[in-house]
Amino acid sequence: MSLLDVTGLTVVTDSGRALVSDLSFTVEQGGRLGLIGESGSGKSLTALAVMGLLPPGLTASGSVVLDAPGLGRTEMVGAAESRLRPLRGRGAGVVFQEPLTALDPLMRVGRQIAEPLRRHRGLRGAELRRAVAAALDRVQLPEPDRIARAFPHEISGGQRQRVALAMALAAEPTLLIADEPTTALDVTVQAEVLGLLGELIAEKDMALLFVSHDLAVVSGVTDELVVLKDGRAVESGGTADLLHAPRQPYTRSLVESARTFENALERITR
Ligand SMILES: Nc1ncnc2c1ncn2[C@@H]1O[C@H](COP(=O)(O)OP(=O)(O)OP(=O)(O)O)[C@@H](O)[C@H]1O
Repeated sequence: MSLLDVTGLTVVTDSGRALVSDLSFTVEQGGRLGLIGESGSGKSLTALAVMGLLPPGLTASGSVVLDAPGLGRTEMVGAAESRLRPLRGRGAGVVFQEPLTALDPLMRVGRQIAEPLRRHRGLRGAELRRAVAAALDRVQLPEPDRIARAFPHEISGGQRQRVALAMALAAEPTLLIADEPTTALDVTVQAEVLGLLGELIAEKDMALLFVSHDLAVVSGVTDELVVLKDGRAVESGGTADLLHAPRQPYTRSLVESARTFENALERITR
């Protein structure tokens, strides 16, 4: 049984327009899958549907089964909020492109990281304080004491994304869903955060669903890819195979533009 089994996932608007159509994929325990496609192809909606977090006005059908060890097997499509809530964080955690969406602007960073540690791992008092320090340390934040006392606007964008990652990881999710987690960061910081993400995933044997328009980014952290176009999967397979021998013209064009970008980068940095 797979950790995440998505079968025939379809997302439609109230007016009947399909934004994701008949999408199927699986993520195994500890597996790393990339959902790739250009802007508007339905990647974010797929990630939201997997968490049961679609905005009002959109409806999912098909099946999304999350089978997280210790939490039971859950059909996420159509499940009641009360069934989904305990799964969010521990079953599946999310990191979004803009860390400010995950962070409360009025709460110090340390308290925000303490929240999932308290809720999901039942930590209190000195043990909780130590776990907050350890969580900040794990995402390699300098001066963890200062960062813990800071408000989100008092730290840099890269630091905020590390904090958001620390929060998602604090609940020790079986599956981490990362939606363009490094897109808002400059290239060097992007590479650092990606490297860190890869290490932490491997260390905890977490599964990863990585959503991005950027093939160069996704290929470094995933073993398998699903290529989305206009809400449909047009190609899927092993990351290395797809990069070296893309079958569909659309995938070929994504590979081409990733190569052009890499070459341009090389010329700049050489
Ligand atoms: N709440 C909504 N109501 C109606 N249409 C929506 C809604 N949210 C998204 N869409 C549309 O659904 C399509 C897929 O959106 P989605 O955000 O999943 O794309 P994406 O591949 O993640 O793109 P990006 O990389 O730009 O975030 C887009 O055409 C978008 O305009």
